[in-house]
Amino acid sequence: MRTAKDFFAPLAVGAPAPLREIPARPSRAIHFFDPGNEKMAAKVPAMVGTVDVLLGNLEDAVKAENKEKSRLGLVKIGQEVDFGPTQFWTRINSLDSPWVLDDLTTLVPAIGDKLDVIMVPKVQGAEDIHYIDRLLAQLEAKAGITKPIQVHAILETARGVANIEEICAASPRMQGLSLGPADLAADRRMKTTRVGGGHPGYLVRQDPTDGDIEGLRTTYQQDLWHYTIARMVDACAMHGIYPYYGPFGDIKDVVACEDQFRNAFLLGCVGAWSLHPVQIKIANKVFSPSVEDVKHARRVIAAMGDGTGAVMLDGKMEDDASVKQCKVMVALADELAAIDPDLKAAYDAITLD
Ligand SMILES: CCC(=O)SCCNC(=O)CCNC(=O)[C@H](O)C(C)(C)COP(=O)(O)OP(=O)(O)OC[C@H]1O[C@@H](n2cnc3c(N)ncnc32)[C@H](O)[C@@H]1OP(=O)(O)O
Ligand SMILES: O=CC(=O)O
Ligand SMILES: [Mg+2]
Repeated sequence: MRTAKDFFAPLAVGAPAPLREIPARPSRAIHFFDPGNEKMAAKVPAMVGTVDVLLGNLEDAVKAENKEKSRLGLVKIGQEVDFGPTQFWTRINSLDSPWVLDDLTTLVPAIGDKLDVIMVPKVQGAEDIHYIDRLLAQLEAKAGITKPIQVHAILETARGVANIEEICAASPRMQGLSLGPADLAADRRMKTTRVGGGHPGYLVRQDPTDGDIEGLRTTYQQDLWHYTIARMVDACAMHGIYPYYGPFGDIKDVVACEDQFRNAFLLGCVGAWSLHPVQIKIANKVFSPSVEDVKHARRVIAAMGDGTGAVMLDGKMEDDASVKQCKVMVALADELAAIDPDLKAAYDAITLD
C-alpha cells in the first residue's frame, strides 16, 4: 500500500515533486501528426496557436520500419519548435512493444523539458501506470528535468475499462483518459469495423401499432460508445483528471464527426482527437460553449445572487444545483477566452437582457 505521504513524493532521487493538481489547460483538439512524415512535420510550426494540443504519434499508424525515423523526427520538432500557448504531447508505443523503451529513453533526455504529456496506449491496469511513473521519475532525475511529465492513458481494452478507477488513481501524473474505440472494439470482439462513430445496425425501433406498414416504423440509431464514455467521465471527475473522446476515422463525414464530438462534450469530455486538419475546427467549435449557453449561464448566475434559493427565469425553475451547472459553463468559457481571441470577443459581446 502506498500512503498519502508517499503518493506525493518523487519516485527517484532528484526527480521533480509530483503535481498536487492537474492544471485545466484547454485541450479541445489533440491533433495527431506523424513526426516521420515530412509533409505533416513541415506543417507543425504553422499549426502552433491554431490548436490546443499537438501530439507527435509514434504508435499505431506509424509503420514498423519507420518507428525510429518518427522518434527522431519528434526529437527534432521538440528541439526546434517554440510551442507557445500550444501543448506538446506524444503517444509512445505500447508497453509490450519492442519500441517503447527506446521511445522513453530517447525522448525524455532530449525533449522532456518540452513535453507536457505522454499518452500511453492500451493501458490495462494500475501496474502499467506504476511502471511508467517510476521510469519517468528515473529519466527526469537523470536529465535534470524540473517539471513532471504528465501521463494520459488510452482506454482500449476490456481489462482497461474494467480497471478504470484504479488506472485514474495510480499516479499523481495522471492527466486524463481517451477512448480508443478501434482497439477497444477489437479487444471486446464488437462487430463494428469502423474507427469510432455510430453504426446503422445499433438502433431501437418504434413499437408496432395496428395497421402499420413495415418500413414506416421509425428507428433511432444509438451511440455505441455511450457506456464507456460515461464511465470515463465519472472516473475522471472523481480523480480530478480529464476525459476525451478519441479518434473519428471517417474524415470526410464532418457532420457525423461533429455529432460524435458533441455527444462527448455534453457528457463531460473536454476534447477529442483530430486525425486530419479538418477535424481541428470541428473540435474547437464543439468543445467551446456556445454564445447562447454562456449567455444563459450568466443570466442564471446573475439572477441567483448568492447562489442559494430558487428563482423563475423564462418559465423555468433555477436553484443552487442549476447555478452550479451554469458555473461549469462560465468557467470553461473564461478559460477558453483567455487563449482564444475570437471566443473572447464573442463572449465579451454578450449582453444580459
Ligand atoms: C484508429 C486508432 C488510432 O490510433 S487513430 C490515431 C492514429 N492515426 C493517425 O495519427 C492518422 C493521422 N492522419 C493521417 O495519417 C492522415 O491525415 C490520413 C488520414 C492518412 C489522410 O492523409 P492524406 O490522404 O494525406 O490527407 P489529405 O490529402 O486530405 O491531406 C491534405 C494535406 O494535409 C496534410 N495532413 C493530413 N493529415 C495531417 C495531419 N494529421 N497533420 C498535419 N498535416 C496533415 C497532408 O500531408 C496534406 O498535405 P499537402 O497539402 O499535400 O502538403
Ligand atoms: O488508439 C485508438 C483506437 O481507437 O484504437
Ligand atoms: Mg489504439
